Amino acid sequence: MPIRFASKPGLVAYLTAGDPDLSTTREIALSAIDAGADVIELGVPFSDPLADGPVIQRASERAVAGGTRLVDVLELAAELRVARPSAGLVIFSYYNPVLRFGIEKFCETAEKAGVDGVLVTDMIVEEADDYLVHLRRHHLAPIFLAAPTSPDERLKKIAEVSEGFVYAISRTGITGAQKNLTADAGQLVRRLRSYTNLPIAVGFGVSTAEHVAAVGEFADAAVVGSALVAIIEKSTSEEAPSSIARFIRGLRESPSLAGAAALAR
Ligand SMILES: O=P(O)(O)OC[C@@H](O)[C@@H](O)c1c[nH]c2ccccc12
Repeated sequence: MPIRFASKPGLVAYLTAGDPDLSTTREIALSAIDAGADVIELGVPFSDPLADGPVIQRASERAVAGGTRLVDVLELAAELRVARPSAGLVIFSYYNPVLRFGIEKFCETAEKAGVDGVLVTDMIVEEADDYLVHLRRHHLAPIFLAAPTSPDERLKKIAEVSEGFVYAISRTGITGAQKNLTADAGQLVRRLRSYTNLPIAVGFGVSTAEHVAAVGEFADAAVVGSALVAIIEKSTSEEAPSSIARFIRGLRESPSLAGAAALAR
């Protein structure tokens, strides 16, 4: 099913699957969808998350320690698909767990689960030919990361092979909420627009209603990860789903209201 961003801008919620445990991730994902997340990025925990900042690294450690494996994440995706037929579901992984599982078996299982797309963070488009054959065979949207430092020919290649949406990272470096989004994101999206009509999602550092509104000025969706994972880290399993839902609804408030609400608190 094509990934749709019903809201403007759309919202992509990244969660590390299995943090703190798989059943809590399920409840959090359902709450996030019901609170307005158009797409859930289910992160496959990995022992060496080199592109992640400290918040998501800790989440990966907890999930790996809890025994979460790629097969469990795929089963969780299948459960979410049954529970929310129209939600966007993306498996987000480093290549190593996918390679160990077997790319063909991974794609077959993901398709059966009802996954819409796959984003392998360390899969570079110049080396993706074989990977793309498997994804296409199983109708999985290949999603790639574009960075402000990506040269034009790489943006062009990413645009040619991508489906679903293109993920524009707002800055180079690792994931993690930050105070203000850099102007690089706007410039990168403008460059990408000359190569693709796909929706473009912007991530890295998005953590407030102001950020989401700012991203909405030039991109089609905002990706929020660390800010959500930090809430999960601080919450009990019981309170996490409602805390995440409240935070996501807050991201949708118009910044002036959000500002006023923040002042009123
Ligand atoms: O955490 P942030 O700053 O909100 O950025 C989203 C990011 O976490 C998520 O999309 C992601 C998780 N792991 C990644 C690795 C590379 C790029 C992106 C990611």
